[in-house]
Amino acid sequence: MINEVRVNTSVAKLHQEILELFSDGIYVTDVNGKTLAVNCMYEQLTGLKREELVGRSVIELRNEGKFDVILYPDIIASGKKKTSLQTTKANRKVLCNGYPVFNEDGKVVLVITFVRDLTLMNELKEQIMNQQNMIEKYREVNNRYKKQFNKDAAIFESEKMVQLMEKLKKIAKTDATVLLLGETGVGKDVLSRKIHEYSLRQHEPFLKIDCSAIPESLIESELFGYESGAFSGANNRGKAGLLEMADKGTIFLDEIGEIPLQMQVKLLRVIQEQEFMHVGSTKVRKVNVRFIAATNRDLAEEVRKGNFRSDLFYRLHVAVLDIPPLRERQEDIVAMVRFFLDKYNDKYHKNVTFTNQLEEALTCYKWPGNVREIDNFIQGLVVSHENEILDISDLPHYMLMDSIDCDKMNINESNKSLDELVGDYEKVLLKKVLQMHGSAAKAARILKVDRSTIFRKLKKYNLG
Ligand SMILES: Nc1ncnc2c1ncn2[C@@H]1O[C@H](COP(=O)(O)OP(=O)(O)OP(=O)(O)O)[C@@H](O)[C@H]1O
Repeated sequence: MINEVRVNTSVAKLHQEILELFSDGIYVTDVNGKTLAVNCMYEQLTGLKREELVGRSVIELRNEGKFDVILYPDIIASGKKKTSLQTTKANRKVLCNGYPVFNEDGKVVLVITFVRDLTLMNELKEQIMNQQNMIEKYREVNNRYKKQFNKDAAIFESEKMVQLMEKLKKIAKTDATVLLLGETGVGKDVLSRKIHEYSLRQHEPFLKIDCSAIPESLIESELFGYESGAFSGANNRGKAGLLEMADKGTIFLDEIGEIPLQMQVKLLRVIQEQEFMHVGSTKVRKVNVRFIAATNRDLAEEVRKGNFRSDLFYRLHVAVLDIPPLRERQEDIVAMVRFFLDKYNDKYHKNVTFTNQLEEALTCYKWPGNVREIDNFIQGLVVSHENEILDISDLPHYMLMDSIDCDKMNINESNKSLDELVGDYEKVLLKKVLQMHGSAAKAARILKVDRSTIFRKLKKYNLG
């Protein structure tokens, strides 16, 4: 007898432990509606204590107002699951799912009700929605940032630039002085920043000095700094120069070819010895700076002419990166046309597109101002057009002439005869000249033909 009680007690304990494993509240009644067990989660959800429930009839409990709805009579009667909403003492909404449990004869012997906190579920749902909103916002900001980042990104699609970038990365890791050569607008400034970015000094300052923009008389004091009273107009307390500000970092000397001869000696000393003196001082100061210089001048020629010191020239000529003009890297032109079109459409909320023929013409144009010119030109096209498809006839006259010269006008794929191709260009050219100058008479003068020729061609190409 004693053993049986022990067994029953431990079975009951086991049942209770199993009930505690559920994350829902659980309420168990027998076939007469007597409460057999509840778990802790049920107590938590409803604020009711096990002691006030177990052993008592659910009908009585309902009558006492412990809960407002009971499922058990319907479940016993139907033998089926029943769902209902209850409001608990603590004024929380709970969802109750009651299930019948059958014996071997198919009779209902128990009713188990799973209770879920709807308030909590709603709160969780709201939390999840808030989190989803935050994730969306984060994604949006991140995309915008990425787009912005990409907009500032540099394009190096051509084989020539890919190779140059490989070389740049290797040089960047050393502390060698770099000389960037190339026509105006090829990206010397952009590459100088890349060198700094790829170097071990990337977290230190990067300072650019445009030697052509600082008046000759100020270059020295700007670069080296000065002592108090060094010259009239100088700050009383003296001033640190850019060299000190860039200590441990990189200085980019743009347009180095413009630097006055007497400054070149002092510059050579800093580059070589990493030493300098404030203007008006004899105290030698140490500095740790990497120099990058750039010019679009032919420095060797400047040396020959006596405008540039040969010792500085050789000192700068350690690691040279010669950036080819855009016309020598057509893959970059295509990529840049698309890149800048995308950038400015985005910036001005437009949807300007280019026909293939226009893209090809842009690729053929020589771009004497290099990347700067392409950037400004595409920006101009986007701002001055609405959401249009632009064609070759939207090019200015000078570009049209340039692109007509080009040997890459899709001639292989067009299957057109020479006469047809010439006709195509003649038509475009006539249209453009007429658009620009307004009358057939002016067009005839500009194109150096008779007016009758212009009229005949207008008729031929249906341009009248
Ligand atoms: N590879 C590139 N991808 C995207 N934009 C570029 C690239 N190279 C240059 N640019 C852009 O073209 C413009 C001119 O570039 P940058 O100032 O670097 O040329 P530069 O050679 O230093 O010109 P300059 O000799 O006139 O000083 C800048 O707006 C720059 O952002």
